[in-house]
Amino acid sequence: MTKAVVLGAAGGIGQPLSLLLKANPLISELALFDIVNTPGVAVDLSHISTPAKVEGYLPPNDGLKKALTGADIVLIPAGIPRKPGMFRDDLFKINAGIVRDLAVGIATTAPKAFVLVISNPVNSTAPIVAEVFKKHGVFDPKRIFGVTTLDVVRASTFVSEIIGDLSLAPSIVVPVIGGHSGVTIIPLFSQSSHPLPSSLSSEDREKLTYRVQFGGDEIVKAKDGAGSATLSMAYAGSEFASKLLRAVKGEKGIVAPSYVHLTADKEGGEVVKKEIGRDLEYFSVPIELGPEGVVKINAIGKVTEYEQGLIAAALPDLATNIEKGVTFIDSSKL
Ligand SMILES: NC(=O)c1ccc[n+]([C@@H]2O[C@H](COP(=O)([O-])OP(=O)(O)OC[C@H]3O[C@@H](n4cnc5c(N)ncnc54)[C@H](O)[C@@H]3O)[C@@H](O)[C@H]2O)c1
Ligand SMILES: O=C(O)C[C@H](O)C(=O)O
Repeated sequence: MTKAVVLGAAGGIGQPLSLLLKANPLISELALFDIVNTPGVAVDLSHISTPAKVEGYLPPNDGLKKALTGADIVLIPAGIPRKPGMFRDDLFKINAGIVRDLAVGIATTAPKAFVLVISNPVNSTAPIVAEVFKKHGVFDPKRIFGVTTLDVVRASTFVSEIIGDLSLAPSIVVPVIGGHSGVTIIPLFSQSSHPLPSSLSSEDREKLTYRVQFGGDEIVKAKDGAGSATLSMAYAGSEFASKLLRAVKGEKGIVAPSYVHLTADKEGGEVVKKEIGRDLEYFSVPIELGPEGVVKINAIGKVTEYEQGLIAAALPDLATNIEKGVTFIDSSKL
């Protein structure tokens, strides 16, 4: 029996993500929470002939608590998306408080649940969840994940587009490390499972790197004020949740990048800190998943001089973003 909960379930990501989770045979119960529209979304999904029982909740009558009771995995896509001209950090003002309040609900009702943080800016919102959990004495770094899977999905897709064969996209693995915004997104094309990136000119490799780092902007621009990635994010969120649930069920060797607290695997985390040359608390790295969440943080390994430069360029922003999330909770009355 596995209960999944989506917080922000009526939104642009929330709805298709809930659809994909409803289609996941590993999920037996699906609770949808939002400040609007969840009763309708839940009834709609409940007609789909898959095992998960679906319920929708709104804030009145302890809706958040009811949604979270018995949760095994909680996905958070609640909060506002970007409009053209905005940076993800511009969302902090509104989304930090939303994520904090939802995290309090999880910490008090389902402290053992795996938490997948999608709301931006992820570089700060994942630390916000962790700090709330620390304040409630229930912090387990193995169970809190900033979702960076969309960057990984983009890297595979864009390589397959250059090859000219989209059917290869699902099997192309490119580790993407760092964080989830602009220059903090670091695709390691030198470690691509497909040799194409290594045969590119340095100019073309830089273009490809830039496209992954700023892929979110392509969608924000194309949607022209109507939001940011929703459908591709729902796919990415569902992919990561599915990997985690398979690992929880005992499947071995499942590895995926995610933005985690580096004490989730102390030894592995120390190796990563040495590799990046800075004592950051959070970093996205390929992690091995298991029944308790993070089993192992993998080393970054060999990178090119260009990629080493990308890592160096990401560190100041990442440090600032992490500090901003931590300070926000330090100064919040909880
Ligand atoms: N991690 C990633 O890769 C990634 C990718 C795409 C988008 N995002 C982020 O995900 C977030 C959601 O994007 P979207 O396009 O779905 O936005 P959206 O506006 O379409 O949906 C957000 C939903 O959150 C709900 N909400 C607001 N406050 C809430 C609260 N206190 N409790 C519960 N629900 C609440 C809203 O009612 C709405 O239904 C944004 O912050 C966006 O930047 C992250
Ligand atoms: O770009 C955004 O604001 C949404 C998301 O983080 C993305 O990478 O598409």
